[in-house]
Amino acid sequence: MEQHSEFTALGYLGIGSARLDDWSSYATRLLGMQMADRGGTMRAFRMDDRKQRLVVTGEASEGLAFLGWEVTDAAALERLAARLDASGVAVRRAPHALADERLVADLILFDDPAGNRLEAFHGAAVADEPLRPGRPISGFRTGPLGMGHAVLHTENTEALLPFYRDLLGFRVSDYGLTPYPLYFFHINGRHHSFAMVGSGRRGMHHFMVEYCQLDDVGQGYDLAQLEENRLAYTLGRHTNDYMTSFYTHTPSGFFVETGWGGRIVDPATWQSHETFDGPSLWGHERLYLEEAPRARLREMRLSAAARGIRAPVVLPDCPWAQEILAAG
Ligand SMILES: Cc1ccc(O)c(O)c1CC[C@@H]1C(=O)CC[C@]2(C)C(=O)CC[C@@H]12
Ligand SMILES: [Fe+2]
Repeated sequence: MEQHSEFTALGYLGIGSARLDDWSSYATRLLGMQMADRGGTMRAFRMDDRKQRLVVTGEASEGLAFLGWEVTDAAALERLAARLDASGVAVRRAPHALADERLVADLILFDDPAGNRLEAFHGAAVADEPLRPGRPISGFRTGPLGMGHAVLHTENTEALLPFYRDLLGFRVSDYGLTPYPLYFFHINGRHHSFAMVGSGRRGMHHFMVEYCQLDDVGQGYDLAQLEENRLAYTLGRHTNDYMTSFYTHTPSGFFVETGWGGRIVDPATWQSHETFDGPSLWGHERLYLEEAPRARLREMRLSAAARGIRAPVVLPDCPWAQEILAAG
């Protein structure tokens, strides 16, 4: 049966944190976002032409506050609300004041079965002023691909699958079992806008933002290493989406992944499948992890290297590369 989805992108993301100054410094000076002027205690950050993409609420409970999923228009929002309602999901219409706070035309509120707060919206407000990044970067790769991806910890990944896949219509890109159950979902050309990691924990594992140039990642990597304990996973490249990235600790305890070069999938023809080659082609070494799981992941990377598992990107002035690769 054809899967049905109203969603077009991950539009925005909200973090509950009272560490506003730490977040401001982290989001601007390391990630390269622009702090937007907002009244009250919350902080909002721009990544592109939109007035806000990342929101830090100022509330004391550290962690994910909400994920903002974008739909095309008011009619799509109505269809989604009706579909959720018919499936017994408690859907609330947001008051006008909340739509104003989110800087969108309209939104609805609901929770996933694990209690993560989801919002669906349309009509994001666009800024009058061009983006002024918090450090010199080429820009974030957003547009139709959305702001990036969000990865949640789950206690029972299988139990959440019917909600995200069958009800919301998120399409499974691939899934793996090493080192935990991992499920990746796409709703546009981005290989995954959402993923679940069956770690037995709850809340946010990381969110990812992607830059337009690799040097933005490399220069961020240098900046991260100037700070004590900022880096969480070393520079590496993921097996499934080919993202070259590293992970840093946020002020709220979860991670942010900053990357470049993620693959684009065609949702019309993509087939879900299991991945057996581990999370990374190379790198992404978890610093300070216990030796046993670290050794297991290292084995998987060395195996990928020995078998020549790689992203199929070859520079155009190396026509002989295909021949060398084909010869094995
Ligand atoms: C496997 C993977 C592919 C693409 C991504 O953007 C991505 O974030 C991941 C997952 C990263 C992954 C994780 O979330 C749980 C802990 C993992 C498995 C590690 O121990 C290394 C990579 C980590
Ligand atoms: Fe990621």
